[in-house]
Amino acid sequence: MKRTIVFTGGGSAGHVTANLALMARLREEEDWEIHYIGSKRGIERRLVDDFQQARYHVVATGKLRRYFALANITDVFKLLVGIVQAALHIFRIKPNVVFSLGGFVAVPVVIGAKWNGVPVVILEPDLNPGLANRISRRFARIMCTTFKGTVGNDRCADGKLVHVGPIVREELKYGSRARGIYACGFDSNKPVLLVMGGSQGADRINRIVRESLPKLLVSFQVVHICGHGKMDSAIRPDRRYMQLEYAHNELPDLLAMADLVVSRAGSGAIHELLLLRKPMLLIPHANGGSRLGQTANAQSFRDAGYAELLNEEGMTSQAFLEAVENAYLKRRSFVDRMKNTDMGDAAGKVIDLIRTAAGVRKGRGL
Ligand SMILES: CC(=O)N[C@H]1[C@@H](OP(=O)(O)OP(=O)(O)OC[C@H]2O[C@@H](n3ccc(=O)[nH]c3=O)[C@H](O)[C@@H]2O)O[C@H](CO)[C@@H](O)[C@@H]1O
Repeated sequence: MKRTIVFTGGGSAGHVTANLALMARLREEEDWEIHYIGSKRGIERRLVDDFQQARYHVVATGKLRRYFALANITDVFKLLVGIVQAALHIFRIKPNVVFSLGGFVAVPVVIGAKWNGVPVVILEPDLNPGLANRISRRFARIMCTTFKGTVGNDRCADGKLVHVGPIVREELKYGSRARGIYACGFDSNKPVLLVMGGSQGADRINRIVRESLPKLLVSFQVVHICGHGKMDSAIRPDRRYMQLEYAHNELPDLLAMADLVVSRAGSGAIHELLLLRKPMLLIPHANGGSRLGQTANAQSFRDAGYAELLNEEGMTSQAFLEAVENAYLKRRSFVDRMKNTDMGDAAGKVIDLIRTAAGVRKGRGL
């Protein structure tokens, strides 16, 4: 019998990409009807539409802030509308299970599932859970964690907290250094630095990288993923520097050719870099709120010996250049530490938990 699942999660790519990996696996292994509930214009819509594996349904979303803003008033209203819309979608779809990867768009869907009596499984990507998942876990049957040490595990509704590890997209493993070098027009004998400011780009990192370019380009060739609308057309074309807004199918090749990666410390990105054994310089998001989660992620990677950590607050181009140099000097020890890490099969474990929550026994009824 065909089973039905609703995925949700969005607001930034980090709350979508693991869903794409799970959807691909469910499609490949079993006969599931797959739906996705997300916002009208969020990045989740673009990524899920490109993926062409799920029917997409829209709900209104209100951003969850922990500071005063006038938009909070309209956003509470949007959140309530979103809950009703999500409940109606779920009532019509009648899924066996709902899976949430967090982000503020997921909250109405999780509550809508609860109203319909549909079991919810959530995955927390960060070491310190974000606000959306701290709300969602009260309605969830199972909360999966990416990090072993994820805190606040006492408040998942049914008390079920399972460490599964990171879910990483399979296709990232098949990049080619030669293809990346060719596509960028780089010299294969000179080291490559890849800069990824998170899925939305990072203004401060962009500025510091651009200020540092004259010195950086003495030792490195640089691929700079800047974020949508954040390219700088004033930079003169240079065979050692390439900027792009967002990497889609080319990402595996860019990662394969990188000798060092400067990155935000979003859970998705850093676990991908860990899987690919890429030495990292991590610059976590400095702002407060849920993004403090990035600092905890980055500290855990530094403590594990995988990465150099640079704080964004007060960062100068001098400090940035020194951190790049330090990380590059330590790159072999980072790679050695990463080689000793077993990433496991998190997607497989999550799919087992999804089956359990949906009341499906492995190998039966599908
Ligand atoms: C500012 C913010 O809210 N950040 C959060 C967000 O980060 P963000 O959305 O940046 O998340 P992640 O680093 O987790 O994931 C980014 C994903 O986008 C992909 N990618 C990125 C750039 C690109 O050009 N192409 C591409 O495909 C990466 O390969 C990765 O799979 O979600 C993460 C997961 O909950 C959190 O840890 C971060 O704190």
